[in-house]
Amino acid sequence: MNTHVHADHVTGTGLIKTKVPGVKSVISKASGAKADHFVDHGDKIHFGNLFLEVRATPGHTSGCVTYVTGDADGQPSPRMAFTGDALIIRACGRTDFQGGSSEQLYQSVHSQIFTLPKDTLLYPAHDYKGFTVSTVEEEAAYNARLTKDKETFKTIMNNLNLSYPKMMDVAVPANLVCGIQDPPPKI
Ligand SMILES: N[C@@H](CCC(=O)N[C@@H](CSS)C(=O)NCC(=O)O)C(=O)O
Repeated sequence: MNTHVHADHVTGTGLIKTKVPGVKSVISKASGAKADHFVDHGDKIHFGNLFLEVRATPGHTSGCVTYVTGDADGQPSPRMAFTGDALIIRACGRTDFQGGSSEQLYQSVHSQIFTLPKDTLLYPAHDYKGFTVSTVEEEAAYNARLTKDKETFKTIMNNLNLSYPKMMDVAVPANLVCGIQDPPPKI
């Protein structure tokens, strides 16, 4: 299940599909990418006794989603949220290219992530400082960007001065798009 697609990533889904027959790739419809299965905000992906709820969290890209473990009986407690690049521990995804919007990202995190129960475990896609997991309570208190008011957040995001991602312009074969590679690569 992919949280988003970005030009500097070559998704691992294609490789997993070659190793585990029957695996289906998932991504949001809003991502514009190709996959076996497309999801929208509010959808639930069931597996075994569990499910993940899809929450649209655009802003890093317009198609970003966060996957949240369900709140029904039998679901793990505390809940877990896989935030992709929307929320990074003590930070967040950049908003300066490919459909990024700091205004949208602020709204996404505050309405879809910070409203989850405060003990919800947060697992982002990236970490640059050695962290692996946080909680809603910690990020709502200590996130260096997202605890600010919206205008301050936008100013911070406009002045990150991050370097251009190294892999951004690496050519990706046209037939490799979000886990659909036809024919499959030889491993
Ligand atoms: N130096 C890295 C790129 C780092 C980077 O831009 N990371 C992105 C997520 S991947 S698009 C990001 O949103 N970072 C936010 C931040 O505050 O660092 C490289 O060259 O690959």
